[in-house]
Amino acid sequence: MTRIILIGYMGAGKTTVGKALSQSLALPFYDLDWYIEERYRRTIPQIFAENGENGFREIEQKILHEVAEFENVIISCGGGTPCFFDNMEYMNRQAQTVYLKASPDVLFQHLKMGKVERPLLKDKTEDEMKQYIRDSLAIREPFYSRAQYTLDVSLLENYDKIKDSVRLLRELLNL
Ligand SMILES: Nc1ncnc2c1ncn2[C@@H]1O[C@H](COP(=O)(O)OP(=O)(O)OP(=O)(O)O)[C@@H](O)[C@H]1O
Ligand SMILES: O=C(O)C1=C[C@@H](O)[C@@H](O)[C@H](O)C1
Ligand SMILES: [Mg+2]
Repeated sequence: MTRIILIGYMGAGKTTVGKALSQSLALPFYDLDWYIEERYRRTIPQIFAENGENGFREIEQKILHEVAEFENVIISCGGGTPCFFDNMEYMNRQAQTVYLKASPDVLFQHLKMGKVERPLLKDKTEDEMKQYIRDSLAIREPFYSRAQYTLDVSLLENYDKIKDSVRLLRELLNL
C-alpha cells in the first residue's frame, strides 16, 4: 500500500511536485487545501477571514484525518499542517512522510507571485515577506524535520526542476 504525504513550507512545491509524482505513479492525488476548498465551498482566504486561523486549523485537522485514511494515494498538505495539534505524529503513523525542503531565498522566489491566495502573506511587502519567511521557517523547521524523509529542492536548477524532484522522490522512496 502506498500512502505518501508531502510536507514543507508554503511554496516548497508540495502541490506542484505532489501532482507530478501522482501522475508519474498513476496514483490519485489529494491536496489538503484543494480538498478543504471543495468540501467547504470557500477559498482558503475566505475561511481564514470568516473562521480565523484557529478555525482553519480545526478544519484542516479534520480533513487530514479523512484524507490520510485513503489508500494508494499521494497527499500534499498545507504549509502549516505539521505544526498544529499532533498532526505530525499522526502523519508519521499513517504514511510515509517527506519534507520538501527549500531555502528562504528559493521559497521567496516561488511565493512572490502567489501572495494573494496565501492569507499569511497577502498584506506583506516583498521585504516583509522575506523576513516573515525566515522567521516562521525557523519556528516550523523542528516540525518539518520530523518527517521520515527529506528532499532538499534548493539546489535543483530551475530548468526541469519539477521533473527532477519527481525522479529524486522516486529514488528516495524506492518507487
Ligand atoms: N520544484 C519546483 N520547481 C519549479 N517550480 C516550483 C517548484 N516548487 C514550487 N514551484 C513553483 O512555486 C509555486 C508554489 O508552489 P506550490 O503551490 O506547489 O507550493 P506548496 O508547497 O504547495 O505551497 P502551499 O503550502 O502554500 O500550498 C508554484 O507556482 C510552482 O510553480
Ligand atoms: O503555511 C501555512 O500556514 C499555510 C499554507 C497553505 O498551504 C494554506 O494551508 C494556508 O494558506 C496556510
Ligand atoms: Mg499547496
